Amino acid sequence: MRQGLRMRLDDICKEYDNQPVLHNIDLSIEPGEFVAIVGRSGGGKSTLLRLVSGLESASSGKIVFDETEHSGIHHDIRVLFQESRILPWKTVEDNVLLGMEKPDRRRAKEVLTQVGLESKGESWPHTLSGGQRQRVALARALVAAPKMLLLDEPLGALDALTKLEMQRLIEDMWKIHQFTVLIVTHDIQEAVTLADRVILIEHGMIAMDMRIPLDRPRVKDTQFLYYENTILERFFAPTVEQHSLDFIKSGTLSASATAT
Ligand SMILES: Nc1ncnc2c1ncn2[C@@H]1O[C@H](COP(=O)(O)OP(=O)(O)OP(=O)(O)O)[C@@H](O)[C@H]1O
Repeated sequence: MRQGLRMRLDDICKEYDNQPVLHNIDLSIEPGEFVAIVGRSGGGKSTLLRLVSGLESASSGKIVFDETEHSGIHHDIRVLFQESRILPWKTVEDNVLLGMEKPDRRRAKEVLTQVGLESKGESWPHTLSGGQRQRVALARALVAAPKMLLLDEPLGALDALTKLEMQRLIEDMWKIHQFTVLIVTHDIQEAVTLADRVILIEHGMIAMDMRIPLDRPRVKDTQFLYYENTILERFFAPTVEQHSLDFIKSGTLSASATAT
């Protein structure tokens, strides 16, 4: 059994056109840990994921995998995006084979079976549902036996039921393959359902790093709600402070504060 990748970010900064987007990020992730990144739109979540994936480079700081500093694409890391990015002119199985350095049809079939698409190998992508296309993308990522999986809002475009099925599948695959997972999601419930640890990114900084020590599979009991609410409270805290400041300054509540 391959072990997940250990990752450390040391003082990572990222700027676009001299505008800082990530500020001095320090983060350590253990092999096989399942970590969710949440936060407001524009906070820098996807940028962080792109830096870890090697698709972009940091302005300064170090990325270390298994004690070795690294830059660029890492061959043990695979990324899944919101859109499946599968090629419409290739069959499902041929799309999966794209994930391998040395094509191995037996292995592709094995992974398609794991994601519940054993009967779809010869199908064309346009005949699949959105959820099935994401399963193909997951199979293409898994076929290379990655040691780390990066997920950027992979379930954001799916309906509620398909989303639950995919969450379960991702959790099952993580249990079987034991890779490290970093998932960006807007959905706090999804983060608490899946992750060992939830990291909140606000204005390019880590505003919260919380462990979720709940048994799996997770059920929405009072403990679950406690973690979900704690994250939500922290999520909205800056807005509340801003409203208080507005109130102190003007003596009246702003329209946005009274609306919430
Ligand atoms: N290639 C780029 N060039 C210039 N600015 C960028 C680029 N990519 C991202 N940004 C800016 O960096 C900031 C963070 O973007 P990022 O996509 O990482 O945020 P996010 O938290 O993932 O947002 P969302 O939840 O909406 O996807 C934003 O202000 C965005 O406009």
